[in-house]
Amino acid sequence: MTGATEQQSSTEASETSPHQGGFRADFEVTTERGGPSYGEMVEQVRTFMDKVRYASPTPELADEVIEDLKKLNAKLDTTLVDEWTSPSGTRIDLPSRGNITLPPYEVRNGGPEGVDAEVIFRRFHLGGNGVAHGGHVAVAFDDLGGMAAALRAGRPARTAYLTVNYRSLTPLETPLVLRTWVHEHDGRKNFVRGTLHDGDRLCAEMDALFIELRPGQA
Ligand SMILES: CCCCCCCCCCCCCC(=O)SCCNC(=O)CCNC(=O)[C@H](O)C(C)(C)COP(=O)(O)OP(=O)(O)OC[C@H]1O[C@@H](n2cnc3c(N)ncnc32)[C@H](O)[C@@H]1OP(=O)(O)O
Repeated sequence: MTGATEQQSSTEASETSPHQGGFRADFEVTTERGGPSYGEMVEQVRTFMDKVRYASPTPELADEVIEDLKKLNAKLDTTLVDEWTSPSGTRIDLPSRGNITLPPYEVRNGGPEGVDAEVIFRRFHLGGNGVAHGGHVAVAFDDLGGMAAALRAGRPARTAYLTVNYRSLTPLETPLVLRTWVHEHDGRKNFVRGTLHDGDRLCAEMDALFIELRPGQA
């Protein structure tokens, strides 16, 4: 817990942070924050999480890995910034904009008509019996549904509700097609639908409401 508290206190927004309310006022897209190796760093962490999910280390190896991780965490402690200036979530040249908490996806097409992305659920997204955890499927829909709403509205939107219907099993380590689009909008309300396919097979569907934020809205 000590580590978590220290980390929070060193990532508070600075007075000059360029944001209003709950989201960035103007969504900042970058390709340079974090440098040319940032994507590979995130990818190596994902690979590590894949291995942690399936590893059964000896006590000695677990202790060794803990010591290595403490050293890595100490290295990153020297570089922590607030959420508005972190590369994570802004790097449009990287899968999921460099956001390690999202299932990695690549947008093939995105605009006011909707978003078409390829997503891969990794080994660490395992729910059970070799397939993806439903919560991770919902996370992918949330981010790409929010993107469809934002691209249509031209400003950020926040999820008011999100329903996922799980139609068939969602495989791991398989390129899947996730599509989202605003099928209806009314004032600040964007009713967004989405589908997730493995080839021709429908894995899941989404029905969600994203509300455009007013300037300065928390
Ligand atoms: C290339 C780069 C592009 C960049 C893309 C970036 C992508 C990033 C994507 C990231 C995505 C990640 C996204 C995330 O994960 S966002 C995180 C998860 N969501 C939240 O935490 C939201 C918490 N809730 C709120 O903040 C407020 O309640 C919101 C903002 C949603 C609405 O509070 P607000 O005060 O603003 O609005 P209002 O209450 O006057 O309501 C307005 C209208 O809406 C209707 N209503 C409200 N709620 C519901 C409901 N549940 N069902 C049905 N209807 C509902 C309401 O009746 C009214 O209708 P009407 O009377 O006008 O007809």
